[in-house]
Amino acid sequence: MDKLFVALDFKQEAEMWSFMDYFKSQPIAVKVGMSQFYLSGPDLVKRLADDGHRVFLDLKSHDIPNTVYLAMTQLSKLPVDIVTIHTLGGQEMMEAAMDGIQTGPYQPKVLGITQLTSTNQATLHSLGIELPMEASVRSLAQLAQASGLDGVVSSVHEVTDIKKATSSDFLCLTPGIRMAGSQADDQSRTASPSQARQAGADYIVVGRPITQAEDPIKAYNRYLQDWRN
Ligand SMILES: O=C(O)c1cc(=O)[nH]c(=O)n1[C@@H]1O[C@H](COP(=O)(O)O)[C@@H](O)[C@H]1O
Repeated sequence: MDKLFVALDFKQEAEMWSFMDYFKSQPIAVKVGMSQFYLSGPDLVKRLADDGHRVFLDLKSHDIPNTVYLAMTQLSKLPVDIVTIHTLGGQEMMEAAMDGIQTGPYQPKVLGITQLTSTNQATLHSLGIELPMEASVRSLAQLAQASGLDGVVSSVHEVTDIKKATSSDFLCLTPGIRMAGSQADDQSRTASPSQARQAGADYIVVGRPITQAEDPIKAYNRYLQDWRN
């Protein structure tokens, strides 16, 4: 599977397809998030897959166990490789998600969001979480593994610790990826593709540095090259 997912966060569906035109003859791996899915629904996912792209459907489900179970039974009917849920929903919710995803023909990998890459220590404090960031992410990753998930989403900075606390085959997907000198936007815990690779990340997600670039193909190749170095 491709290691770099391009996050398709656009305001309009037409904008997204204009961007995808750059990759017509070169299928890539893309991440469809809430905004795109709420805008265009399952048909968009099917069309991307029909065009040969690998799809990571990032809806970050977080609700009572039964509702998440039912949501996953629907997602398991879509041609996607990865879906996400929030680990903060707890073990029972995560186990329900795993039961639900196994009901359909596709059975994508399920990854748990730990602490978002936009979150910093002050955010945790404001939520009444007094643990250091690394400890909070580590315990959520261990809970995700105990619940049967395939891996977690975290910043690059926690990957080494997660792999040690879980196992080397427990997947780590890392957003918040920026090359040195790029603007961070709303991300707090950023790192470059090569830092992600060195830390042991299995996949990276890159959005605006590629989708908003003047030359998206050049930007995509630059991020991919840095990951491979
Ligand atoms: O689940 C995600 O993909 C995700 C988790 C997280 O902790 N932080 C995070 O930025 N993301 C997603 O990764 C993408 C990052 O986009 P850029 O900041 O534009 O590279 C967005 O689509 C976010 O929704």
